[in-house]
Amino acid sequence: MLKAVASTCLQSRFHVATTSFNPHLRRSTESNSPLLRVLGSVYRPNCSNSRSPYFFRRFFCSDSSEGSDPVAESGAEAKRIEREGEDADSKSSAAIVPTVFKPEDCLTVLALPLLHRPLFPGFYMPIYVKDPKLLAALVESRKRQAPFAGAFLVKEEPGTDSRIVSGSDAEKNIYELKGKELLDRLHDVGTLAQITSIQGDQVVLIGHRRIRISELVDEDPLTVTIDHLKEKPYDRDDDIMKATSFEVISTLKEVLKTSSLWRDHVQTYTQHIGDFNYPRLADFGAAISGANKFQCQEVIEELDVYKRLKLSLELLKKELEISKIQEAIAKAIEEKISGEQRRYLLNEQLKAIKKELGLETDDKTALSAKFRERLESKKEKCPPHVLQVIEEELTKLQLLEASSSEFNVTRNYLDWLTALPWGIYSDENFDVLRAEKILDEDHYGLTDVKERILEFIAVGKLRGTSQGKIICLSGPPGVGKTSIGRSIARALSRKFYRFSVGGLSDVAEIKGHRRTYIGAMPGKMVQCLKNVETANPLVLIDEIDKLGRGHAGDPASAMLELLDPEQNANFLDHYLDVPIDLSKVLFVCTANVVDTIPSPLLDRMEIISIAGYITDEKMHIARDYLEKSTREACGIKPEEVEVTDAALLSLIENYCREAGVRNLQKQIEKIYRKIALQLVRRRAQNNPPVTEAQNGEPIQLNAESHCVLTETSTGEGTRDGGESKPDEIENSLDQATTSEVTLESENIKSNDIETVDKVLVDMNNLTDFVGKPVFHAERIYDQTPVGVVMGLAWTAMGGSTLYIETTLVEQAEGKGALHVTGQLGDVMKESSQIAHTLARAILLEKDPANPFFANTRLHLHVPSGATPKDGPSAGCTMITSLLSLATNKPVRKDLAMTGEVTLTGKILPIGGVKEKTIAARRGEVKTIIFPSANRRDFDELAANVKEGLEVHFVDDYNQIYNLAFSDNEKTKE
Ligand SMILES: Nc1ncnc2c1ncn2[C@@H]1O[C@H](COP(=O)(O)OP(=O)(O)OP(=O)(O)O)[C@@H](O)[C@H]1O
Repeated sequence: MLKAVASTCLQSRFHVATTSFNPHLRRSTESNSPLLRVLGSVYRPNCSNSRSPYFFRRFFCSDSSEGSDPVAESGAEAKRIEREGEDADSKSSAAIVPTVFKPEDCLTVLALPLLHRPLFPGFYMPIYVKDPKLLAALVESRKRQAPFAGAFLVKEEPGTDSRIVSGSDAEKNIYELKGKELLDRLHDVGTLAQITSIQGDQVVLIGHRRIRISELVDEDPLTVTIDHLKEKPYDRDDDIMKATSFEVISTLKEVLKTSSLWRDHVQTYTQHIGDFNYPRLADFGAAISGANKFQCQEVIEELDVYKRLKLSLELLKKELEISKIQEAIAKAIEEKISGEQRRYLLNEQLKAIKKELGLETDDKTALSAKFRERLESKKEKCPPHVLQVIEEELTKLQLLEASSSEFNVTRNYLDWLTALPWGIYSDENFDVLRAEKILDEDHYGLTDVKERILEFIAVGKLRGTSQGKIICLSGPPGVGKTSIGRSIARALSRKFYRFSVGGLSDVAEIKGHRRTYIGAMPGKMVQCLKNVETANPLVLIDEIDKLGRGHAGDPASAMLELLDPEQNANFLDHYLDVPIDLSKVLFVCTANVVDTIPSPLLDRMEIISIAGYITDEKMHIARDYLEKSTREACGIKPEEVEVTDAALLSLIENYCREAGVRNLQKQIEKIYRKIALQLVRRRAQNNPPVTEAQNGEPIQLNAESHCVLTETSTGEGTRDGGESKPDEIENSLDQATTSEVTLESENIKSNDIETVDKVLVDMNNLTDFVGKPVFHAERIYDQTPVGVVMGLAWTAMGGSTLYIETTLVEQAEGKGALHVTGQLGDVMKESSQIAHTLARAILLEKDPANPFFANTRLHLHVPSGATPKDGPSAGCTMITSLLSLATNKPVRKDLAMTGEVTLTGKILPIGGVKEKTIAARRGEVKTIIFPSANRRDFDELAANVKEGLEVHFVDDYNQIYNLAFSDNEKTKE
């Protein structure tokens, strides 16, 4: 395994080694690593073509007969090797005249100890000669034109294991040995090596033929006589030999396949596959294998060619295994590296994308480019003063340090500045008919509101442009103020943006913070423009009546600057610090009461009040709008449900009596949710075990179910399995309260039946869906008793009826007084005082002998004591109540009144005529008394609101007195 890893490492460095000679690599060529050893063998110092196939040609192309010596066969080539070596070191050493040399003449040679590996014939090997004497002798022998030496592998030091690399100084030790001692440490069989070059202590050898030491000649340097060895004779056509050699070749190929290092060489080899000789093939195989030095020595010593081939094959097979492991290791490492590389690449891409998007905080150029690009489309329409600011800020951005806080401030500022829709307007649609259609589509009734919107559109059409206006929709909750705002935007094809200012007390919310603050933001209006991307949206400002008092500045004044058409053409947001033109924005405000809207604001608004809906209107809204939208939201089909008129009416009158329809919407949603559950349950129960009907009798379910199962299929045959029983079906429809299921055809197959479940909501089961009606104390008395009169009040929630009750506490001679309760406000308390005084005066006038008020202590109470009440409009009701008690006459049945009264008995106008009228209708009042000044308000009411009401308009209290008590001859006993 260690070998495989080392091999992988070296292979990856191969290209470096072959293109430029690396001194470190040179040093390590005698290492134990096989590839390096082989590398060493092909290395030719100072020769640019170090990977020349020359060596292989010599090796495999020889046509020499068995046992022939490649050097002897090719003396010319040997000369060339020598010449190349000489050329190489000609600069450093004296030129050597090449001569033809016969190795067989070489019988006495210097013995070179090889520490790491034997030298194979035909292979190069650089070695380092540390013994100066030996080196000098080698140089000398070259000069004597006998550049040969014997290369012998050093034997293992006794008691050591060559496989363990311990960093021992074996090399040093071997050069310390001399003569016989050294000879004993050398293997007998070695290689006749030609010295091709000597550079310093580096000697490059090329192996020629096998030799054996016969005698010691000289001790220092070690010189020996040698015998030239020849391979044993072999049969070149022997099948076994052939087969073995082919196996060596194919193994070699396999090994080389996995090793790119040797791929070129194997090509050279295969080109000459027919010309090899067996001994050389065996040597080649062993030489390139990763075998250790002793295994290699075994191959060197083997003179039987077949045995040598077998040995070589063994070593190659081992090498193949190592190659496979090497490949696996390489692959694993490659995968790891490629994974890391992938991550690196992705990171780089991410950086590039961030840069492109300008998200890279430190990339100023990208940021500037982003801002400029954003501005490009708006440049022509953008006001020059804004362009100038943007340019200045862009220049500033370039100068700032990316990590500084000011850089971030500038960047955010530019982000806002460039994101606003400078001069971009959506095309307005002034088509009145289309607008009318849209308004009608979305809302029932609200005729005056719609009319006003259409007027606005018409003016816009004639002028060609619509001036920014402030419309204020006021009315109780749930009357559709917000939703009509949305419809107006749709009708005008303007973008819609809504924000609520209820409870808003910080001016910065409207006008933005100064840029210098940390986390500074522009105001709501700038946020709106960025959001809608047009400069003429419809902005709905909700709950303007609930604008906060303000702890930092006055929000009302800020709103004024925002809304006032005179000022908002140059609205200045603190954050943006450049004037914005808001004159094209259409502002629609909503409020529950107009009284609390700051008067400068109110003054600039066009108030459109939505009073609330009467039962009839609610019926329409519920049927045509709320039911429809809720049904769709619940995924229920129209044919699956039926809510009867009576049920709807009951829902409106007994559950949702308030002015708006939000509660009605909630109740309808509640009903539909329950219906959805019933339908789903029923399907789940009906579907798998289908109720059987085999006997052909019509099944009548008259239990509590409200479900109507309608046959829509007339399949034939009988239902599978079992007989139908009416009570079984009843059980399956346990949620229902009445039902009728009629299976008309005999023998109906269950699979062919498609039943449509229909849930019926009527008066009988309404409580199952919405519970018991909420108790409403609106009509406490059927016939009002003496001292009790019904008044009409107006609240933010709409109009309502209220009773004024007066009772006698005690008779106290000359100590007539009035005590009031019912959480009355100051105005109402004063009203009661006025009423007491005036009632006394009227009684005195009508019945001078009656000292009732002078001698009686009275208590006046307004029920719903928990609800605070105020306002002057109950004045006339209070007088009537007091006079009723004083005269002991109940007022006329089904009468309600409202009106402020002065001390002289004059009746002053009141507000909320529509709301009060609607409330009176809800309270089943037949006769209403209003101040004369309110006649116009009443006349303007829709016919359906006024329908069936007897209304009297009065200027003076006497008129009320006559109306209230005229019909009642009957006095209380
Ligand atoms: N005339 C109408 N026709 C159809 N739907 C209506 C009508 N009036 C109100 N609605 C519906 O009643 C619901 C409540 O309306 P919306 O939220 O607009 O009330 P609001 O007046 O803005 O209430 P608040 O003052 O509480 O904000 C909406 O779903 C709206 O569509």
